Amino acid sequence: MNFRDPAQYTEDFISYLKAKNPRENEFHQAVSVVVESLAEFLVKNPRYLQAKILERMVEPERVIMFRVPWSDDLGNIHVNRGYRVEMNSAIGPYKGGLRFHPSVNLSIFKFLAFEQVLKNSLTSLPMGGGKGGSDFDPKGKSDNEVMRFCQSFATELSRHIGPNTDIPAGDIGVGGREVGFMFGQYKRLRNEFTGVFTGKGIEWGGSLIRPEATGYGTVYFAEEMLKMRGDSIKGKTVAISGSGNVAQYAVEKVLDMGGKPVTLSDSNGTIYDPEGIDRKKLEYVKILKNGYRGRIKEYAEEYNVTYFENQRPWSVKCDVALPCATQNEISGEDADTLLGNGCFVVAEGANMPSTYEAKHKFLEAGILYAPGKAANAGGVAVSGLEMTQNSMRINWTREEVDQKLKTIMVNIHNTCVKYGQNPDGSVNYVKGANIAGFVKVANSMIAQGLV
Ligand SMILES: NC(=O)C1=CN([C@@H]2O[C@H](COP(=O)(O)OP(=O)(O)OC[C@H]3O[C@@H](n4cnc5c(N)ncnc54)[C@H](O)[C@@H]3O)[C@@H](O)[C@H]2O)C=CC1
Ligand SMILES: O=C(O)CCC(=O)C(=O)O
Repeated sequence: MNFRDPAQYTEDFISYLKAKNPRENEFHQAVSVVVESLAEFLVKNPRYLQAKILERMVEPERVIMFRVPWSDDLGNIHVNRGYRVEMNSAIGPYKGGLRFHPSVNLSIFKFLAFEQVLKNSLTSLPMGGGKGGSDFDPKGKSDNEVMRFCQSFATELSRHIGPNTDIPAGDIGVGGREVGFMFGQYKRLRNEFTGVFTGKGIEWGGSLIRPEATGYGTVYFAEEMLKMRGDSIKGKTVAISGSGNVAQYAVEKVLDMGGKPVTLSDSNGTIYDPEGIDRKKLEYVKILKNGYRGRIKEYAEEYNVTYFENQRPWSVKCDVALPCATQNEISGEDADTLLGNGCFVVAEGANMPSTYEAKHKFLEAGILYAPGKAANAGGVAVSGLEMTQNSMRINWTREEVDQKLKTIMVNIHNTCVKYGQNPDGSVNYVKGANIAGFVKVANSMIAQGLV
């Protein structure tokens, strides 16, 4: 590998990564963006290169894959695959969500776990990074089926996790219901009541504001970026994708701040409500999605607005875009459309929602563009606060947690500015987040010897 020329080093490292991890496209994408941001910094700080920190960071400390057998309500037997990628524990126990979705594979969990390491470092809380889940699809399953699956999944997972080892939480397809079933099974097997999962129910060890934290935090981050330009969310038209946990609370916070959210989506299509999704309509979405688990199309029928079948929200005119659904949901073409329509703020509520091409288009256009590891770090940050409350056996109030969340998001923003500010005063938040997240983990790894 060429340790003198950043461009050549980047190319060499990506070739090395691809040769070692063939066909893991999402993982290659996530690492490539990080290496591109870091290369110049690494060449100027060769101790990280000599210690092979990046080579170590892209190799998970441990990957656990396991069988998850369960039976449906008719007694038919199903077999799913479970995963937990324990990526890096240099600055704390592994921490990160579980995703239940039929599309998952090892590449997706490795990209998510790699991003989680840097994200958790940015929060300034003592959390390492991990991610996991299963190809189980909760859609269309009864509560009892979901419970049996979660119990089977947690039975194996419980051997590998613990409040000081690895603390899972929710992600796509895993919310309060699933965390409850898994926590219950863990407690039964281990005979201990500990803060092993976060996103727990409020009556049994959960933190106030955890459900809201990712969506709220994303909007707080967007507001901080706008503040740098003497502007705010107030009066802005906001396109939001997804309609799950992150999207719902992003809508709520945009409303609190005087913006107008106009879209929501799911894997079948997008609703466009030019009048704005107000609080009453948001309540409808929460019942639709969290209660009887329907499709977003029903919103269009309820409120007589446009529904774009099999389309994403990015063709709608907006000032601010908050992608809050899933990875690679903004293509290069979508980025062109957004930019062409005057969108000048993109804050990623989801993990890696912009493709490699889209990301570069946003960076080249010089808009306010916040990568997921910075903008959506509020969720895991409040998970960290839930762990603290569990350890201390106390509960903070809603206001206390929200204030801490806001402070963490402002600090992450300022850290990105510190490491990502260009000579002309503009900020490359991708570079800032990647360097800042990396430095703390890398220094800790060096201090801990060859681990
Ligand atoms: N829940 C959390 O605290 C955090 C979540 N995230 C990320 O935010 C994103 C959304 O997660 P949640 O809201 O928690 O999940 P969720 O399960 O509550 O909602 C996911 C939403 O994305 C949509 N979606 C899923 N796959 C899709 C696809 N292939 N095409 C279009 N839409 C799709 C679903 O219809 C749903 O509306 C994910 O990228 C997740 O990794 C990031 C940080 C924390
Ligand atoms: O709260 C957590 O531990 C997980 C959050 C998460 O999965 C994420 O930040 O992507």
